[in-house]
Amino acid sequence: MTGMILAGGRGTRMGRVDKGLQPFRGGPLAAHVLQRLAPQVAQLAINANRNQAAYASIAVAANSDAPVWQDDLTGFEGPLAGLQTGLRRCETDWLLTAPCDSPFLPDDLGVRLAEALLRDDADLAVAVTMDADESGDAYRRVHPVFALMKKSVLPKLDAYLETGGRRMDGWYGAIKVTQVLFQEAGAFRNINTLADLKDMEKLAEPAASGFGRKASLSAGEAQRIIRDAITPVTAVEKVALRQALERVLATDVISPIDVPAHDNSAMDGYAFRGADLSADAPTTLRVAATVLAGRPSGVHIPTGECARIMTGGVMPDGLDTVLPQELAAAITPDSVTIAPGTIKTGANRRFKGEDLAIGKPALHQGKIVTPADLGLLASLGMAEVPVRRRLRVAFFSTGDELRSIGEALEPGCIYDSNRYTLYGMLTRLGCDVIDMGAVRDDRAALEEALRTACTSADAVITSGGVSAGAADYIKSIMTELGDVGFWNLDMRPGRPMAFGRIASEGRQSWLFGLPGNPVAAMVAFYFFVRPGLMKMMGTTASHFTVRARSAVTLRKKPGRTEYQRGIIYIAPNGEREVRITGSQGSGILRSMSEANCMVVLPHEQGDVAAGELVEVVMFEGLI
Ligand SMILES: Nc1nc2c(c(=O)[nH]1)N[C@H]1C(S)=C(S)[C@@H](COP(=O)(O)OP(=O)(O)OC[C@H]3O[C@@H](n4cnc5c(N)ncnc54)[C@H](O)[C@@H]3O)O[C@H]1N2
Ligand code: MOO
Ligand SMILES: [Mg+2]
Repeated sequence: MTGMILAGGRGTRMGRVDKGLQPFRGGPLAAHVLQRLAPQVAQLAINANRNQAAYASIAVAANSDAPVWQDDLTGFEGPLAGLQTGLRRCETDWLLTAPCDSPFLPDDLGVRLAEALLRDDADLAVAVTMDADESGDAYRRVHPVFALMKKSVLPKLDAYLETGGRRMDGWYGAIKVTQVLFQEAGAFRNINTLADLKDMEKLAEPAASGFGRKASLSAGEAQRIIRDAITPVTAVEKVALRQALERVLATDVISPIDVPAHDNSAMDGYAFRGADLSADAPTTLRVAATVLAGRPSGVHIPTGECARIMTGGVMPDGLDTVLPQELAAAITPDSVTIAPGTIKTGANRRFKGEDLAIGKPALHQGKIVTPADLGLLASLGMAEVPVRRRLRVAFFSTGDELRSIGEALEPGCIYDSNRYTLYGMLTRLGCDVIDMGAVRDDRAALEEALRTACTSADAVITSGGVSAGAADYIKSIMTELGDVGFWNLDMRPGRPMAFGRIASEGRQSWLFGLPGNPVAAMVAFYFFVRPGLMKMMGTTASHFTVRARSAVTLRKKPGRTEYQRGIIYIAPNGEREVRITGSQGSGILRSMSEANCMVVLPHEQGDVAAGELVEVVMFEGLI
């Protein structure tokens, strides 16, 4: 069976907060439900209509590949809409549901509902508990959100929804339902108000295991979530050829002509028919004409004769071989003699279309235009090139301690450096940058900055405020503006990070919240933001990676990815070697400036012995 966590509600009774994301005993509520449900089912899914990135990260943090499904019916139509979506998407015959606010759901919910479903040959089995009404009389309380049903009930549910019905048990008349009585009424307690949540915290039941620490993600998982979430911008513009340098090609470029346009000579020398060469004696050919580059030849060379030809000169019809003049045995003003065995038939003849053939793709869309591509496009005679529009990226730093250049550095303050590293990295990536300055640790100022950034840019990058500090308001504001997940990555440096989508005044923007520490911000940019922005630009990120021997022993804990700043060089034995630059503290920007590469030590890796090969990502494309 597939288990589905119903987290698609509006949270009306909780002041519209997203219930499943409310913190409870060290983890979001939905994560507790996920932990309880996961061992009971073959597959898991989460039904959520907002904050999908946050739900996706809950799943990943629990090592689950549960997808997040949004209601097909729009407009928060209630849990039945979630059920419909679940039944449509689930790949198993049975679907088990539980709400996101029931952290104590029974461990045997699935098994017991399944037994009843089979025994009674029912379409749906629903949990009930004995409860007391206001006058103290016992009654069976039905919990329709805790149910197991066959996928085959979908048409009945569709029909009920068609009629406008939205009650969770309103469609039970149309199918065969069986009830399963559970004794543990407390297990079905759900949390409707923030007061309930507080009460529940106090309950004796121990917290579900695994949430003593903040949910964490591996670097690879975070990269995957970003890659899967982002879609490219679609707008295209035509720019003059030179302006296309470093831009992303928006369409395939189909060659309108053959390049070269004619068969031609690769050498200065003599063109002739290979068949005229004698295998065992010198061959002397009369020079019938001279062919210079850039002029149509139009000459006819009779058998047994040749043409004096220059590099790039059009091959006269019928000739197939060119002898470079320096290989001739003898040359007179009107003849050339070729010794036997000097040259093979077909040598030094360049074919029409051998570089680029008419009608064939010369360059593929998504390619970043290089100097070689500019030349190639020029050889096709293209004056204009279709490219994707540039990304607009807004960024600002956060922190009361930050001063901008030109301002006095009061005690306790530092100059803002992240905006400059970000400016540099974004500019190199070809983005239009909007530098919004340093923003104080002040709710209103931060909210204003985020809203402005969101309405003016495709992506917003902030630095600072994503960890646990007292003045780190940025998290709560980001959550208010959209669907943002806060990650504690298994990596170093750059552990805390935020990613998601924010909206203001009908405009949406991707948000990357980088850690404040200057090196952490750069590392997070290179390995998470850059690939995301490149996908948005319509291209794929690649790093120039090489392997090199570590000059020294490197200490490394398994279970996290480490990015160490390094200097790669050629050792006296001719091999590539890498050493680490000084202190690796995440505030030490100097060691980043001295580095020419990053040594990437993967998640599982332990200590590295001197002389062992490590993976190195170059800062520059060419060493
Ligand atoms: N109790 C914990 N404390 C911290 C944790 C943790 O897990 N538990 N994580 C640490 C790590 S790792 C990092 S990285 C930082 C990230 O903190 P924030 O993103 O909240 O950033 P801030 O607190 O605002 O700043 C951290 C640090 O960086 C300096 N900074 C900030 N912005 C700039 C800038 N634009 N230019 C130069 N320097 C900047 C700031 O002054 C702080 O020194 O949290 C750790 N703490
Ligand atoms: O993100 Mo932090 O860099 O690990 O100091
Ligand atoms: Mg902080």
